[in-house]
Amino acid sequence: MPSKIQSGDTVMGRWPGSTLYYEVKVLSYDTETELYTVIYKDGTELELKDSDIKNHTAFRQVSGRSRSRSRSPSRRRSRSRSPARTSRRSPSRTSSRTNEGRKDKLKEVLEVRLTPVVLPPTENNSNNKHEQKQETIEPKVEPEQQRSRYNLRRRKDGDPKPTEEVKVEKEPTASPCPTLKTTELEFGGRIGTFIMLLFLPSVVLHLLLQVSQDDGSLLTLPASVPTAEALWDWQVFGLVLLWLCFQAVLCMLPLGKVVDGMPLKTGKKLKYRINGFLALLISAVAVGVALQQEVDLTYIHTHFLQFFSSAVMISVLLSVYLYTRSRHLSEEEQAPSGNSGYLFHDFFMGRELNPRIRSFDVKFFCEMRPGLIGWLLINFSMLLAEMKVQKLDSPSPAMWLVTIFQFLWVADGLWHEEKLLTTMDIVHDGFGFMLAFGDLVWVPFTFTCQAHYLVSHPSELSMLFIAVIITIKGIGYFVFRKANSQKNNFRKNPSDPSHSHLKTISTATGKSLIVSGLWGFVRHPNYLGDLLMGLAWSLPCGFVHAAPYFYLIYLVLLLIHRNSRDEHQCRKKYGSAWDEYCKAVPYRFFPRIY
Ligand SMILES: NC(=O)C1=CN([C@@H]2O[C@H](COP(=O)(O)OP(=O)(O)OC[C@H]3O[C@@H](n4cnc5c(N)ncnc54)[C@H](OP(=O)(O)O)[C@@H]3O)[C@@H](O)[C@H]2O)C=CC1
Ligand SMILES: CC(C)=CCC[C@@H](C)[C@H]1CC=C2C3=C(CC[C@@]21C)[C@@]1(C)CC[C@H](O)C(C)(C)[C@@H]1CC3
Repeated sequence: MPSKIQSGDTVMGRWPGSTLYYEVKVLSYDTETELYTVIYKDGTELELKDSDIKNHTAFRQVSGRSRSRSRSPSRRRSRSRSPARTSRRSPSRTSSRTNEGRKDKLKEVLEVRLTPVVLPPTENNSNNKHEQKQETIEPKVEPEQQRSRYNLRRRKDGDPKPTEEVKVEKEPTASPCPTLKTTELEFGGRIGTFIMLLFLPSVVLHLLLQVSQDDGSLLTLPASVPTAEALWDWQVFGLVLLWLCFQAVLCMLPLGKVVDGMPLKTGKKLKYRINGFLALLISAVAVGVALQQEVDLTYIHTHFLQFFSSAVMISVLLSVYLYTRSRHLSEEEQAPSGNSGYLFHDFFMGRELNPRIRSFDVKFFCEMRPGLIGWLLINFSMLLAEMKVQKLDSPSPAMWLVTIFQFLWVADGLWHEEKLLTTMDIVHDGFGFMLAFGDLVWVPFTFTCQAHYLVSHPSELSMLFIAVIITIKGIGYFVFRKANSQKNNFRKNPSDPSHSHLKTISTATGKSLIVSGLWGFVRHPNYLGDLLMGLAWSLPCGFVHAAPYFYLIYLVLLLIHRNSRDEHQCRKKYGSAWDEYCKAVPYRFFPRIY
């Protein structure tokens, strides 16, 4: 153990997401992750960093009343709090939300004052019910050290404001924060990320070479290595840059609403303009105009390898730019996952959480625009190429199914663009090679594998098989959309009457976990829906070649890995409540299988 703290010692441990400290008992210390496993009085076990653990001497006990009077004049305006109402209650309990119950019960959330400069909150600034069940102790803070103050108001169950909404009274100023150190290395650590850096572009190239071969295996090596001319063309490089600029201009149009992102460590929220669907419509009009002008869009298909290498080049240049500009970041600007100090790991994961050029958010732009809309453009080019190569008057039914299904998926994603702001890609992951390459290369060049395949491999489909495929897609879409919308709406407004039938587990952070309906069926119903849709995209290509199933294989691996990362975060956030949820809903994606 780094300090004098020993297993069995009772010390003060910070509750994640707040600056409040509680008495905890140290159970063990992991030298590899440099984390203490501690247990709170209510039985919640969490892993804490050394910096989240303090001796009793650094604290003074405060009662809710004295704190209210002496330090928060604004509280006089807010609804008053009786100390008697600070009931000690278990952080997790299963509850059926009935309308009657909602009227009768007040969910109390205490006012909390956070002082992020002294003790920055690490996860989010959500109301923290943990405060209600243990003695609240505040660190000693000099007045001049307090740069910002948050008011978490007591909330009724019927209060329309979601629990995690935090009012920032004073905008925090940039502070010389200590630099963050990533201790838990993801994606296989230093070796894993290094291998992926080298491996990922080769995997995509291999797929692109195999997809037009007759040999249906993805494991055989291509007959010949492409020449430099087959791989590079400056005109194509210019066209890719033009596409990026066009999408960037659409992204910056002063049209569409501006919304707040999730609170950063300091409580500050970045602003995002939401106009992805509009960008899709304008891009569609631009493609229509190009067709009108007799631009041959099958050029994308015939120069596909050159488009691929241009996109790889741009993603590498972008990653280098992002890495070099992220040398001097404050803690709030750093990504929790990309600051280990290891060059390749951090280059891959991304050191900066939200790289911006003025108000232009590079990560948000790349995630949603050039790759996703580019994917549809490529599919359209493949559709035209299929007609040309196979001398068809209209696209084949298989091509129609693939392109329409994928168009609907992308359009749905852009329609719900705002939801991206709560995903781990935006909240947790830095913007480095993984996402730059993922967004600009992986998405447009591997997600198009089915349409690409159909250009050179006709696929006959019976009416019955078409009906089966459409049914799988329909069920997949229903599960995906319903699960995502239900969770997002519940997070936005947990007390909405449309959720009254849902059973939930309360957690110590003030948020609840849905434990019935789709979220009670499996722990990640949205992933199940996505997988069913992925299957429906591949089936139209038949069963003779593995290339059309590449997306499905990737998705299974990505979602299994993503799920384990997400569950790790949730266990840290919700402690014993998460274990309770896992007991109540034992399967992750598919009942009795996984
Ligand atoms: N096709 C592709 O390449 C990819 C597609 N996707 C899709 O994107 C969508 C979003 O996925 P992703 O961002 O990974 O994660 P999710 O949208 O599934 O979000 C996970 C979060 O949901 C909250 N949560 C988990 N369980 C519950 C519950 N029972 N009740 C309420 N809230 C719960 C937790 O956050 P909290 O409690 O903090 O709110 C958890 O961290 C999915 O549909 C996925 O399939 C994602 C990646 C790649
Ligand atoms: C192997 C490798 C390089 C992996 C990179 C993975 C990325 C391609 C994906 C990780 C999460 C993604 C998401 C979307 C696209 C693919 C990536 C970037 C997404 C933006 C697609 C549209 C959806 O509606 C979405 C917003 C839910 C989704 C979010 C995650």
